[in-house]
Amino acid sequence: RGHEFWDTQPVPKIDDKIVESGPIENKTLEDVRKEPLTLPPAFEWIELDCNKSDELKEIYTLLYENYVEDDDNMFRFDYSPEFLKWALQPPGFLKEWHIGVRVVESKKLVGFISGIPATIRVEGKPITMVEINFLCVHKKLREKRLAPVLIKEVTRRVNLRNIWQAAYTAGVVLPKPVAICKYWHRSIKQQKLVEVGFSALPPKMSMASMVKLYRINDEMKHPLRPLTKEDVPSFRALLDEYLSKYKIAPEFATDEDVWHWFETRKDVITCYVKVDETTKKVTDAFSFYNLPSTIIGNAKHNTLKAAFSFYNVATTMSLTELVGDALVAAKKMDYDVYNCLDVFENSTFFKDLKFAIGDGDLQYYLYNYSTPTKKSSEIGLVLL
Ligand SMILES: COc1cccc(CC(=N)NC(=O)c2cccnc2OC2CCNCC2)c1
Repeated sequence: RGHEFWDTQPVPKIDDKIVESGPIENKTLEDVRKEPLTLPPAFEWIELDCNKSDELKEIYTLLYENYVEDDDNMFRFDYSPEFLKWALQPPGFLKEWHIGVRVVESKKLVGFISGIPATIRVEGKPITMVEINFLCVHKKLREKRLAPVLIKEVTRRVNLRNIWQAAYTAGVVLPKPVAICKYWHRSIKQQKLVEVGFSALPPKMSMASMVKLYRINDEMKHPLRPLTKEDVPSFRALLDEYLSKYKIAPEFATDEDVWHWFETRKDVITCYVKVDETTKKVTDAFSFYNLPSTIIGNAKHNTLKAAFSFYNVATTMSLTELVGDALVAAKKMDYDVYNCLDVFENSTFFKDLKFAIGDGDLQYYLYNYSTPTKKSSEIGLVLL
């Protein structure tokens, strides 16, 4: 089956050879449909208010039961309510971009899609975009063409705000990936990972020797500590300088943006920095976010505790030593595994830090913006 929906969208065709960068179509506000897309009669549009704990909980439950699973359907992402509030309410967020589909009769939430504002630099050019995430249709309503309607509706609402580009990721191949990334993981609780089927015990290796192989120190090599508000100005300068060398990367425009994304929030986001004693400036930083997964149908364990690498900058030490300290922090916080993509210069530490490759790809996409395909190592953007 072709891409019935995607072939109608301003995205490159899957086999396009792209040579220069720029918008694919240029529409104006007059071209944008003024009324919401038409849903099948049994359904209605709804805006979710993340400041209302019951509505936040509805998003949580829909994703908990129906969101992304691994290729073998052994794990399903379990984003927490407080994580979702953090992810959906950065500075400048709009509630109208937290879009749900309810059953008119029962009021049950059966679909969701979100957009948040972001400035993404593409080959050095800052573009006002939205990051699209958490597209989810209830398992019982799949194959009813609801996802294309959700995508069209969030596009319409974003266009009405005069924004014409978007960034998103997916585990599936659609027209047309701007980068195809591999994911890697580093075992922390090796025994549990084997018990739940996340890892396999190599033949002829005892569990004891495998546990020993993956042992992590209890103390960091460097004096890193949680980011404070006073660190933000120098951390923002360090981040923007570092990210500007990537072909696709966010621009954290204000200190408020940086504080939102990197203030340590328990069970959501962890950011540790090294500060130069004399200049009081941040010189190095690691960060990772908390994204557990439900373990589907395991007698002994219900949840896989996973840390996902976020943004890391090393200037007074190697990236390998920095991420090595991130592993120490993750171990201390009781994580089972540390995940990352082969973006940034991450592939330089996989071997030394004993990462193993995952069994899938994560594709990066831009909407209404064509640009030559990027290597993973040219990507400096991490979506939640
Ligand atoms: C182990 O539990 C899983 C539960 C659901 C899906 C997957 C495989 C997978 N699809 N992993 C990733 O997409 C992934 C692997 C490494 C780093 N970030 C990732 O995805 C992030 C970024 C995109 N949005 C989801 C979280 C694994």
